[in-house]
Amino acid sequence: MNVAGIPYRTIWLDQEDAGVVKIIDQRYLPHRFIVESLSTPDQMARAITDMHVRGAGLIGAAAGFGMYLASLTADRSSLDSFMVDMARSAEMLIATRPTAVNLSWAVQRILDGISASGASVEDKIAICLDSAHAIADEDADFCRRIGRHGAEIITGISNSKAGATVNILTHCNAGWLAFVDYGTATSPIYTAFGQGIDVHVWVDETRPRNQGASLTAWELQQQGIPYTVIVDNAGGHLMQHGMVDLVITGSDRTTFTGDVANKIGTYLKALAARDNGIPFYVALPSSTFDWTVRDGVRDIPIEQRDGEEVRYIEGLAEDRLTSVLITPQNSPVANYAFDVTPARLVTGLITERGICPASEEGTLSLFPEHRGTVPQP
Ligand SMILES: CSC[C@H]1O[C@H](OP(=O)(O)O)[C@H](O)[C@@H]1O
Repeated sequence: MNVAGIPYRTIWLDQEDAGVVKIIDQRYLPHRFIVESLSTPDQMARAITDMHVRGAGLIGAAAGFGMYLASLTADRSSLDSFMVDMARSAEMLIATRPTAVNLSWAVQRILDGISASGASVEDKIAICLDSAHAIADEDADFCRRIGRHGAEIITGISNSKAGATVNILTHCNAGWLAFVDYGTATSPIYTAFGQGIDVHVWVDETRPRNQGASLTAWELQQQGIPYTVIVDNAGGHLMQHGMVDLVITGSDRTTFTGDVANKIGTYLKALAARDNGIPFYVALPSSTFDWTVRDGVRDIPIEQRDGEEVRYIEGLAEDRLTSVLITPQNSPVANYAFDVTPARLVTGLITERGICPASEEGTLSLFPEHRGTVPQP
């Protein structure tokens, strides 16, 4: 997407130095646009853990490039020692964030690639780089397709309202910053807006890290799309008063039965949407499906993050980035980063192959290659 008229992806290989991966450091947005250079797998792991990069698709792509950086620094004295180092880096990268499945999916894809082929260390390094690029390109392409499919839902609502504004509520940031390009929840909005549909977005601020208020709002502003930031608890009220036509969120892990793990608070929005008869869609690329988990509430691991994210709130004060304590000193806090919305509350899943019901039959009808391998009840 464009930033001040210049096209950017969220992650890319430095054109001058193939040992350097560049990222947009999202900790500083919306106040500063800072590009960070990373040259070791440890730096990439730190960038993922501390959320310089975040969002399911982007941490998958980041893990892919992290594996490439690992290949450059791994022991080259033999193929065996190279693979031992790669396995160690894989473990480190996978441990950075537990809920978004894209991360382990990307690491495993690269490990499988270098296990299956590459006669020399140089060949295996080349496979790592090609795979990292393929993961990133695929993510961008899938998100673009999600936009095309999801825009049909928005167009349908626009038609049913005789062209009046379609009000869409979203939670957290499942925009292009959370992926390599386009995003998932926002991609249909970008497409519909580009087609001339009158849209307006309600942006949940999304405590504790405020990815909605800082990142989604910044993205929409950059693209000139009308939006309003709301506090996390406002959505139900807006829905009761006919001010929300549609909810679209992203997902960090979706079971093949249609349960959706996404940023904490998503479940409450789905409940309010159901109570008010408002469609609740989840947009995700196929890399976000977990084909091994049947019961998301029971079996998806939920990341718990540092309590300081709850105790403090970050922002700009007198042009300086500042962190402010909002609880009593050392207050006990709990910081569950994700929750799971059961499939029964999800109207449909918007994927790169089209839209399907959030159910085992729905996902397997779009992705029939997984029939026969998913766990039985
Ligand atoms: C589905 S990717 C966007 C997604 O990323 C968020 O998590 P985080 O910022 O902690 O990486 C959240 O679940 C968003 O919906």
